[in-house]
Order: sequence, then structure tokens, then C-alpha cells
Amino acid sequence: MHNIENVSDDIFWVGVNDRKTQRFENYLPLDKGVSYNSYLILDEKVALIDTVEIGTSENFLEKVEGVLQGRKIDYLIINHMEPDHAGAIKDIIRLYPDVTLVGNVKTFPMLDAFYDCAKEGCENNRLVVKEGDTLELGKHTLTFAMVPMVHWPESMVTYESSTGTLFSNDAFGSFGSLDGGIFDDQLNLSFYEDEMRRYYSNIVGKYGAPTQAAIKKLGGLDIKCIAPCHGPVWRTDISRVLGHYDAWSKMEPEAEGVVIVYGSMYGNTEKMANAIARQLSKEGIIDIKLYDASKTDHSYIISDIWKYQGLIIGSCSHNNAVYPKVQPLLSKLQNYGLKNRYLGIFGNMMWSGGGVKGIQAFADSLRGVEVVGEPVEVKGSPRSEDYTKLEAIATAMADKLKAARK
Ligand SMILES: Cc1cc2nc3c(=O)[nH]c(=O)nc-3n(C[C@H](O)[C@H](O)[C@H](O)COP(=O)(O)O)c2cc1C
Repeated sequence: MHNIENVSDDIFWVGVNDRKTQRFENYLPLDKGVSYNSYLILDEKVALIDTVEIGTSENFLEKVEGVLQGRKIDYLIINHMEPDHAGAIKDIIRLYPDVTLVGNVKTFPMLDAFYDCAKEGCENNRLVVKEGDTLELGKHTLTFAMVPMVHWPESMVTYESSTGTLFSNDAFGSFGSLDGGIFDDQLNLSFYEDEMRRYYSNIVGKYGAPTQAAIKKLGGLDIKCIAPCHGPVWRTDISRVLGHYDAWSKMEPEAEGVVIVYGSMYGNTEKMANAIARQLSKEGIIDIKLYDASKTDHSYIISDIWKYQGLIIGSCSHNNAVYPKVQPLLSKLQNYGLKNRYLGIFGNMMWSGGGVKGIQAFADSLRGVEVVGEPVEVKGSPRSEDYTKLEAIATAMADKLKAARK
């Protein structure tokens, strides 16, 4: 059987790649695709861990049947009810009508809400598990742990103790299809770690406290392999992966650097952004990420904001407010409660302003963000004295970053 991978002797990756869907959750670009990972455990009893998005079901079922070789599935473990994993539940029930659905007390009301269970056959054969419950398959034992709000209320993870495999659901998942390699040691990790951060920051990012609680809970387990629902299966350096989640969920920056993001109609705010970037470079800052908020999808900008300690935001004025292509970024960061960052502010205007005022209001709403330097608002084309003020923001930012060097 092709395109199946052994996670261990009797655990199989039966995931699928999706390179067709343009946007995850219909808003996050999937430039490099995504995988929906599902795992099959063959033992005295057979268990399937999660399914896939409905559009990829045919390919998935072919793999499942290929591994089963005529056997039936006894248990379908539903770690998460989001449709990109629960999408093929109906297909599994249709093919294996005796399968027992395993979920927690919050799983089944969602199943009932998504599906017409009386019609689809998912009304019966339900096993409700709670924290710490175990399910014996033979040689393999599954233990269930609830991880509410990582990133849905019913989210749970399943630990298989004989192999030390944690089926972690969306936690530790990343965007990017699996183009040949399945495991971390078979892949270029710099790409997947970036995509893992983009996934975390945009999807799980608001739920730092529940993620911290989950990390503490799972910390006592002997984890040899993390098998998430998206992206690579991690088996080489588990502590590195756990370390990423620990830092990201605390919103601790990963690296020295500055994200400059601006919105500009006629180029004046852009000129200001360039001047700030140049001065940061003169101050010895190497990682400077300069983004036009109208052009780059915000999910990439947010991922870099998660990575770096410095953030400098600029906006032209638009109807007495922040430019419409900058405002959604501010709203999302506000919703996520951005913290542990230094912030610089600049903007452009022609009559009574609005851009800088809006960014300042954003800064005031966040407790964990420290404004560095004096906000600079320029009318039209920046003059020499304006550049001096913009450079002062860059220098103040660089001073903060240098002071934080260990
Ligand atoms: C639709 C529209 C609304 C604007 N609203 C404001 C405003 O509320 N206050 C203001 O001072 N300037 C306003 N402006 C003027 C621009 O902010 C100003 O020209 C600025 O220099 C543009 O910066 P940019 O070159 O970076 O695009 C508006 C311009 C447009 C086209």
C-alpha cells in the first residue's frame, strides 16, 4: 500500500494532503497546502484516531482500507470535532457501522449539532470518556486527557503508552502539505517550524492560558512521538517542540528583531517605514521584517509578530481612523491580548489625523505592550526634521532590544 507510513510497528499514518483548498477556515492562505493527519492502530481491537476533511475522504478511505486488509474498525477516537478532522466520520460509520465513537462529554453535543445523527447512524455506539480514562486495545493502551480551548472546548488528546505516542490533535500542528516526508527528521524543519508558528499564532494564539495548562498536564508523560492532526510527526527532539509551544503560549518572543508594518495609499507612510528600517539596520538590528499591510496576508505578519520582540506600526489617516488594511491586524492582536512586546508608532495625515491616534488607542488597550520613543505623525511628505524623529523611534527600539540581549 502506497503513501502510508508506520509511526510504530502497528500504528499507521493514514493522513492526506490538501493542495487544493485556498484558505484554511476560509481566511488563512494555504500557499503550501496542508495535511489532515489520521492514525490507525492495529491490535486485538482496531482504533482510528480522528478522520479528515470531507473533500479528501476518498483518498483517506482508500488508505484506511489498504491498512485494514478486511478488518473492521472497533473505535473511532474523536479528539476534535472541527470539520477538517470530523469531516469523514459519516463515511467511517457508513463503512464500519459497528464502530464505537469515543469522545468526551462535550464531543457528542457537537456531533449532534453538525450531523443529523438519527439519519447518519451516529446516535448509538458512543463511549464517553473523561480525564484519565483508558481504553485497552490489546498491546496498546490509550489514555485520554482533556485540553479544553486548545483550541475548542471539547479538544482532547490521546496518549498511547506502549509507544509513548501522543495524538495531540491540533496542538503542535502546522500548515504545509507533507511532500514526501512525514517525520521531522525527513523534512526541512525551518519551513515547518515557521508554518507551525503561523498555525499557532493565528489559530490557537488567543488561548495561551489553556495551552499552558495543557503543557503542564502533559509534562508528566513520557512522550517519544507527537502525532498531530496537521503537518509533521515529531519524534526527534520532543523538548524543542514543547519548548516552542511553551514560549508561544506565554507570548515570549523567540528572537531579536523588529516587525515594521504599515498602511499607505500614496507612499508617504511607506517612506517613513523605510527610514525607520534603515536606522534599525544602522543600529545593528539584523532581523527587520518590513510589511505592507495591504499586500501581505496578515497571518504571516502575525506569525512574525509572535517571533520578534519589536513591533513598529504605521498608518496613514483614513476617515479619522486607522487605514482599513491595518485596522484588522490591530483588532486581531487586541483580541489575542498581545504582550511582551516593544511598540513604536508612526503615521501620516493631511487634515485632522486619525491613524496615529488609532494606533495609540490600540497600544493603550494592551497591558503588556510598552511604547518606545515618541509617536511621529507627519503631514504629507516627511521633511528632514521628521526623519530625525523617525530615526529616534528606531534608536529607542534598538536600545531596548540590545538591553535585552543575554
Ligand atoms: C478616503 C480618504 C480618507 C482620508 N481621511 C483622512 C482623515 O481622516 N484625516 C486626515 O488627516 N487625512 C485623511 N486622508 C488623507 C491622507 O491620510 C493623507 O493624504 C496622507 O498623507 C496619506 O498618507 P500616505 O501617502 O501614506 O497614503 C484621507 C485620504 C483619503 C483618500
